[in-house]
Amino acid sequence: MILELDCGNSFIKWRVIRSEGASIVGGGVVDTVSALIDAVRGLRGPVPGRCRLVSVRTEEETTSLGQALSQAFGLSVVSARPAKALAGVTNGYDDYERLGLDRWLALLGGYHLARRACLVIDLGTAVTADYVCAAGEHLGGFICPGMPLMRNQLRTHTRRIRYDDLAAERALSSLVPGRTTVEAVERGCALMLHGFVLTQLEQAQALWGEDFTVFVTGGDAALVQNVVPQARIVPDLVFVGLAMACPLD
Ligand SMILES: Nc1ncnc2c1ncn2[C@@H]1O[C@H](COP(=O)(O)OP(=O)(O)OP(=O)(O)O)[C@@H](O)[C@H]1O
Ligand SMILES: CC(C)(CO)[C@@H](O)C(=O)NCCC(=O)O
Ligand SMILES: [K+]
Repeated sequence: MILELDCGNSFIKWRVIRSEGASIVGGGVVDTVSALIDAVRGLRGPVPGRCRLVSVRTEEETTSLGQALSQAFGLSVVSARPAKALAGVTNGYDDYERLGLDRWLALLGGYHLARRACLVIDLGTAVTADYVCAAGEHLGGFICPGMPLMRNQLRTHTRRIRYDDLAAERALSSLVPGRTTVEAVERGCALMLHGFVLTQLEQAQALWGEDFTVFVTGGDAALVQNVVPQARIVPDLVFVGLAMACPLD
């Protein structure tokens, strides 16, 4: 059994796969390491013997997370590392080590699945878009605030924007002009993301015509699904790249 982790800024996405055949035994989203340990303990079957992870957290946080896991389960932990090139893809950053590893793995995964030019959009705490041409060259990308950051900035920096998560979820059932604060904010931020995604599509079309694949991943992928009906929604795209960057044989 292999424990796989995608440690984002807000959440840890985890899953356990079988070493043989890579079928998925269990998985989920947690917000703390102790919740992760409980969740993995709660699985039936043998405890995973190995762990591979990608983290965009600090070196210290990532090390301490790895230590907590090896203590809890006695497993060995490998972390994805920055690379200038891997699996036919070259990192497009001036300083390749600065490219977020979640972005790197998602674009490795996307290029591996598409085998042609791709636009990879990840909607999490931050929203990112990355471009890989047909020859596997990463052309760079864009970073902007995701839905959680946009709404929290408004809540934090205004006095009269206050609402709870349930109201927020309900407000997104439609995108017509809001008649309450929660509707106005939630729909406004959702439309910001729509605009971002549409602009990325235009750029990709300008570069590659119709010869490219769009991948959408991340916890908020559903928010833009209707804007890019042609997109491949691949929730585990980072894990596809993780298996490529950290093969465990
Ligand atoms: N089961 C879930 N648990 C937590 N968040 C979820 C879940 N499903 C969807 N989301 C949404 O996903 C978003 C978080 O995205 P995601 O989990 O991809 O990344 P993250 O860990 O917050 O950040 P990063 O972009 O650094 O990976 C939140 O806006 C949240 O509303
Ligand atoms: C942009 C995020 C936060 C997205 O998770 C992550 O990829 C990151 O911290 N990247 C480092 C900065 C960069 O990619 O240029
Ligand atoms: K992410």
